[in-house]
Amino acid sequence: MQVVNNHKRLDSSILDHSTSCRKSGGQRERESTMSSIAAYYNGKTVLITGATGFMGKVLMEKLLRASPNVEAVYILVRPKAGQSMQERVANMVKSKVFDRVREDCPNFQEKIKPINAELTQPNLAISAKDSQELLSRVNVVFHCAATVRFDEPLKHALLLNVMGTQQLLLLARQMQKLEAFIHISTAYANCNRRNIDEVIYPPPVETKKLCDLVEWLDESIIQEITPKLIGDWPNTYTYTKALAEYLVQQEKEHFNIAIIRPSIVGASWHEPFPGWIDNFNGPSGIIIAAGKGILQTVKVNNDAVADLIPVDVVINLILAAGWHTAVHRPKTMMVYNCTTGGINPFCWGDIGYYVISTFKRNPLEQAFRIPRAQTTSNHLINQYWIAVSHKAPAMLYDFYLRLTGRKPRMMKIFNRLHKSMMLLEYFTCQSWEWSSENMNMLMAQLSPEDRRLFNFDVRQLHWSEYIENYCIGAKKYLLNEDMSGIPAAKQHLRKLRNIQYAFNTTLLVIIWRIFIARSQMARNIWYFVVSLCYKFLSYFRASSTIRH
Ligand SMILES: CCCCCCCC/C=C\CCCCCCCC(=O)SCCNC(=O)CCNC(=O)[C@H](O)C(C)(C)COP(=O)(O)OP(=O)(O)OC[C@H]1O[C@@H](n2cnc3c(N)ncnc32)[C@H](O)[C@@H]1OP(=O)(O)O
Ligand SMILES: NC(=O)C1=CN([C@@H]2O[C@H](COP(=O)(O)OP(=O)(O)OC[C@H]3O[C@@H](n4cnc5c(N)ncnc54)[C@H](OP(=O)(O)O)[C@@H]3O)[C@@H](O)[C@H]2O)C=CC1
Repeated sequence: MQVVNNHKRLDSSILDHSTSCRKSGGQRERESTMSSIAAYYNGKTVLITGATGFMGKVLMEKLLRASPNVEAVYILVRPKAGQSMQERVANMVKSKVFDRVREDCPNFQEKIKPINAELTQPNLAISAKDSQELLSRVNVVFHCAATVRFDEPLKHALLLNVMGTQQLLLLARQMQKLEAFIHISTAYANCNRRNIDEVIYPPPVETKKLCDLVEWLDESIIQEITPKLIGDWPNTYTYTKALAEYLVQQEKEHFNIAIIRPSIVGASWHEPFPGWIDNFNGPSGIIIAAGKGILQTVKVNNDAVADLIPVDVVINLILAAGWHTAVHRPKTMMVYNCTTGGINPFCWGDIGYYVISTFKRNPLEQAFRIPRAQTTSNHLINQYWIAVSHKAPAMLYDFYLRLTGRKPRMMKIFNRLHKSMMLLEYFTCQSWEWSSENMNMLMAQLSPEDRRLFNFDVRQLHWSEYIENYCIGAKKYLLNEDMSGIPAAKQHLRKLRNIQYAFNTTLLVIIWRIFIARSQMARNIWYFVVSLCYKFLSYFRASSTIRH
């Protein structure tokens, strides 16, 4: 991987690159000249935070594929899990998500300039030299980095989502060639309201005061007062994203800003591959747990809108908004609610149905039970099903593991699953209404070619097809299962079905035997049924003897 400061190599890599893209010459040139958005990014220097994350990778891939002559893509990366920044980026560019751009432009990675950074540190822990380079070159900033965990301690969520954003804004203020700053927020930043417009709402507290407070307060005290502080926000994630939006807005006089608010970002619709996904966040972990037959009941309001949005739709809107902000310089700061519910609604109950039907046709390998999902918003009914179809089988299976000398693990998996489901149910048991005028307005301003290359028109989305690709994508890209293993997986499901029939029959017989032993009424019913059967048999035997 190239190092950031190597200007000479950077310049020569641009030259090499433009001649090395395969979808080369004619076709790509034509596409980028006809597309104003693609043409805009050619020759620009872009900075992306959170580029190693789910959305960051898709953003980087699309940018490098649509605008192969982009001058450079700086990415802020921290060392992690024993890997240096360089090692992480080298591994990342080899991953499947970059297959298409790799095919089109084999040297695409030369455009990527990683910068060592830690967003929770003063000045983002960027060296003076790197900082200077960014200040003098960057034209567009895409700020994706955040902690998206719902159980993040408030102090850390504030440090990263709020103070990290503040530090980045400070840096952006000094960028000499900055044309647009695009901040990625979430549609749920204001989930304490039912109707959410494309405006910034006043923050619940003065951000600076809160940050000062948590700086000196003891961690355990912060933990204790967190529910009081976050008030009617469901978690520290949405709360800190709301605070960050307000901070970003404060900078609107200094440079051109837009805020994108995606709802629940799911697998891709088309790009880079239908169904591409690389993490267990949002519905993905739940969908896999259902496919594996682990999750059999889930608390959702069947009729509530499931505001899922494919990741490539979000990325196309982000790139279009970057272009629009830089070129058209709207007078007011634009906020784009990037949602589907108001345009092409789809409900949680339908998702459950399509997920199960897809996994019955394309089963996951080594399922625990046959995929089935009981969806209810009733707490008691859900608790009943949790006891019957989660905890009881888990205990039985753990007992079987113990008997065969293995370590029990099923109950542990279920406890984790229940914890996740509890944190997610706030979002699956209610509906919100987001206005999406700005998204529609932006779409109307695009040329036909831009609308095709950077499609974010969710009216064209067929949910059943999308959910099917999502499930298959989760199987292929998340679990690395081969489609050729489907016949064996189906065979496994048949085996599970037979085990289940045998188990249910045995259970019924045992329960009935206990009943007969203990209740006179059960005995009477049993004798009545047996004598009725005997009479029927005798009658049929007699009538068949007469006929012959
Ligand atoms: C029939 C089906 C019907 C469908 C029903 C659908 C249900 C709907 C579900 C959801 C919708 C609502 C969503 C609203 C979203 C709002 C929008 C946004 O703006 S935010 C962005 C979203 N952010 C999150 O989604 C963070 C949520 N996640 C968390 O906060 C944490 O993950 C949490 C607290 C839920 C669990 O934390 P832990 O500590 O127990 O587990 P951990 O750290 O996540 O995972 C540990 C390891 O296990 C893997 N893992 C997780 N789930 C797995 C699974 N199912 N199978 C295999 N591995 C899994 C992970 O990849 C991780 O691996 P490694 O350490 O990174 O190597
Ligand atoms: N996914 C979703 O459903 C939705 C996401 N969003 C928003 O989109 C954005 C991207 O989300 P998504 O891609 O899903 O999130 P991911 O968790 O996949 O990625 C987060 C990124 O932020 C980086 N990051 C985290 N902490 C730091 C740090 N201290 N210093 C530097 N970088 C850091 C991560 O780097 P590293 O690899 O080193 O951890 C990673 O690249 C976020 O702002 C999120 O709020 C909004 C709505 C829905």
